Amino acid sequence: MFIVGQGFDVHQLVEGRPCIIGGVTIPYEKGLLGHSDADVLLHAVSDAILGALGLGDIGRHFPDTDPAFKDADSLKLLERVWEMAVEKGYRLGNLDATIIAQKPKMAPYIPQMVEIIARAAGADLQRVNVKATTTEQLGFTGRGEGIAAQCIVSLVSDGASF
Ligand SMILES: Nc1ccn([C@@H]2O[C@H](COP(=O)(O)O)[C@@H](O)[C@H]2O)c(=O)n1
Ligand SMILES: C[C@@]1(CO)OP(=O)(O)OP(=O)(O)OC[C@H]1O
Repeated sequence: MFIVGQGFDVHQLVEGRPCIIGGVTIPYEKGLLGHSDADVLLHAVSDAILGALGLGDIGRHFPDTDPAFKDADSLKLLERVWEMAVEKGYRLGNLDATIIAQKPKMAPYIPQMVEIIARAAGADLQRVNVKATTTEQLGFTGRGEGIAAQCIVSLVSDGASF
């Protein structure tokens, strides 16, 4: 059987923060603001996996009121989320994510993001797809005020139960 989940996240772009997306630190004049490292892509991926599992979202498991997650490495959070999927007997079917950002240009960093996400999910590279789009200068992403990401995931189990 297989189950699906989707995730969506937004973080504000501000000066004085590193721009970490998909586990890659991208050279840029601004970075993403959050309680954690604000890795908007890994948050959307984590939320998609938790959604498929019926386990809520990352805010429930890693509250932004908990000092333990201050400046947390979102890759570590994704690894913990993936452990939950494995504990329930799931492996990755496939994962497709979109980064919505006017700038910076994501294309040069996407292969590295795919590698990082696939490794965290113990999956072959071809099961993971990451892409990027601008919003043609429209809205908060188009004005460069923030970056959004969304993800859909399928998880496969050889067992019959949810
Ligand atoms: N931050 C971004 C946004 C887009 N790309 C790549 O550019 C292509 C064109 O984007 P459009 O929004 O005009 O469709 C797109 O296919 C992406 O590959 C990017 O690298 N970084
Ligand atoms: C990851 C957490 C926890 O540090 O913090 P943020 O970086 O603020 O991210 P967000 O996407 O708002 O939600 C989840 C939070 O609990």
